[in-house]
Amino acid sequence: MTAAAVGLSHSPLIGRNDPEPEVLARVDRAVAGARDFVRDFDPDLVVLYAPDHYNGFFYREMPPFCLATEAHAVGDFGSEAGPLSVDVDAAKALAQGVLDRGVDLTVSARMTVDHGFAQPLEVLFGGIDQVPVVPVFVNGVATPLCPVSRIRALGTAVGEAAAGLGLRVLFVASGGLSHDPPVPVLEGAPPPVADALIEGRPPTPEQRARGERRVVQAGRDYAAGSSGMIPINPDWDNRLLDHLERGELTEFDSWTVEWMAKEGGGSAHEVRAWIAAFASLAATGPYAMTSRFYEAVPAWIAGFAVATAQGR
Ligand SMILES: O=C(O)CCc1cccc(O)c1O
Ligand SMILES: [Fe+2]
Repeated sequence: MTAAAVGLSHSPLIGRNDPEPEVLARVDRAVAGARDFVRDFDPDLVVLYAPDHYNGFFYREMPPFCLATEAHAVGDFGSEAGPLSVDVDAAKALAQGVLDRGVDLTVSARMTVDHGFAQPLEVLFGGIDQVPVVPVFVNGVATPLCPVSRIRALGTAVGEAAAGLGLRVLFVASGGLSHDPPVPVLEGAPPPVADALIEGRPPTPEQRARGERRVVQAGRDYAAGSSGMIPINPDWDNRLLDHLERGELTEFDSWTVEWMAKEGGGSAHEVRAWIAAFASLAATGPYAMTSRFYEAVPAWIAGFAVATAQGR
């Protein structure tokens, strides 16, 4: 089988709260490189690992990860709304393959997703309905979180199952790396906030606009250094990328939730998507990282990374 992977940070603030033009130019070059890589690889199927930001998954029941056989994007922060072009047959085959390998996968027959899924599809493929995709939600914010070893097991099982499909499969990771955006936390939340996080009633347009303004302001504060948020941690981010580049994926098994949050902020757990995607690629055979870009972009509240990897 032929397989490849792309890791791509996302941020809802791209285009709304941009950094200096030189930073933007460097990021644009890296993203263009990933786009070329994807075009050259020409996948039959994309397996997309991404988190959610309380648009699709809530505490009424919060799985550690979930594979979709149908998915709809909400269109938050100006991202594309509507159905994703899910490859239903591939999704079902992967779900069964993962369960057969002893990983207790949750399956959604109608997943709601946000910019975490929509943005990489728009950036890499020009839209959310342009390529056959299997969306896999990986919880990256809502504690309690499972051990990272289980995310690696998920990625491995998906990769092994994908190898049986006889397709050119691209594993894409959306998110991370270190960042500490103002995502609400259930523990200690005032009752209306807790209720919203549990119930998941769709916000009114006014509520959504207010939440989005809050995140944009947080990006301005983060860039100005005037916030209580945990700073972006380039050393930690590059350590993660080093392990991914060297194929040292078992290293992540010792990364604890508490340590990751301390080093990389409350949303650093989004790197779980990266660990899953690279574990999937590794499960198909040896790989080489073919490009690697990193830049801390406080205006986007993102330790922003772009990496490509190719099975050998
Ligand atoms: O709360 C939200 O909907 C978005 C939060 C958010 C902000 C900046 C970078 C991110 O990666 C992120 O997830
Ligand atoms: Fe995110």
